[in-house]
Amino acid sequence: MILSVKSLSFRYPSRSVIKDINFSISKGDFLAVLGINGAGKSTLLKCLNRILNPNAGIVYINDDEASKLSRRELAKKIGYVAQRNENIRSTVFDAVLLGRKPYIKWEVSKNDLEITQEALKVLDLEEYALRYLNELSGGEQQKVVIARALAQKPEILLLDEPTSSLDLKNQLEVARVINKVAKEQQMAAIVTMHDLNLAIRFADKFILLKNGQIFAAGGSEVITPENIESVYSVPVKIDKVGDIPVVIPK
Ligand SMILES: Nc1ncnc2c1ncn2[C@@H]1O[C@H](COP(=O)(O)OP(=O)(O)OP(=O)(O)O)[C@@H](O)[C@H]1O
Repeated sequence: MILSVKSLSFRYPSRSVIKDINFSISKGDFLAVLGINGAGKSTLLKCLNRILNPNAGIVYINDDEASKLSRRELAKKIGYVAQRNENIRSTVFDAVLLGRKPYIKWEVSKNDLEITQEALKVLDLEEYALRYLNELSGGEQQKVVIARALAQKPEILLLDEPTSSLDLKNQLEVARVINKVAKEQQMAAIVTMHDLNLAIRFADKFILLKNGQIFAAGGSEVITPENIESVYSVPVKIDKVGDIPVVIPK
């Protein structure tokens, strides 16, 4: 197991948001975290990455307690893309190169430049390399921050709604890229998503979060009409189009 979460809880001063969460994932897994607005998905990711300090519980990365790693060590292990990202004044290339920061001691190495180039290629951003971030569309910027997280070469990739501002083609492309890098680079991806159909098509593990607790977790067997209705309060039917499962609200 690359990541294990034991009895994790978190509360904001006014309310308890994450309640006794337990799960583990392995290298190569693409875990989709699903649930309604406010279920606690973003808060969970932030607790894994220590942006927020859990009130209880332990996050293990391999056999190390995440809370005991230095920020730099943690950044080599976990890449994180927030739901909303600040827009820095830099070129796309420099923004992606920033992902190498935990590794750079004195100066940028040839390896750092090659990894940056490779991350741009994976997200089909090569022709954008010298453009300024603030001159890109929201969706293009979203791909840049994902490329930056890939350049970080983490063992675990946390993505908070990475497809939410993307058009149909880019949603598919990004979901496919996450699936591909998880498998090829043996990275574990934990991704919050609202699009159930995209999730069931590309993810292989699922957590259904309800009121900050795990309602169901596992492989595609947990994506049932009963579970979806319990979590989203919407009756659905699950059909197949060719080999592809599709969730259809009734
Ligand atoms: N800084 C904060 N202080 C107090 N409460 C907060 C804070 N941030 C989030 N919350 C509350 O915690 C709960 C969980 O929020 P979170 O952002 O984790 O949900 P989410 O499942 O990611 O939602 P969405 O799908 O809308 O992004 C919500 O009720 C939210 O109002």
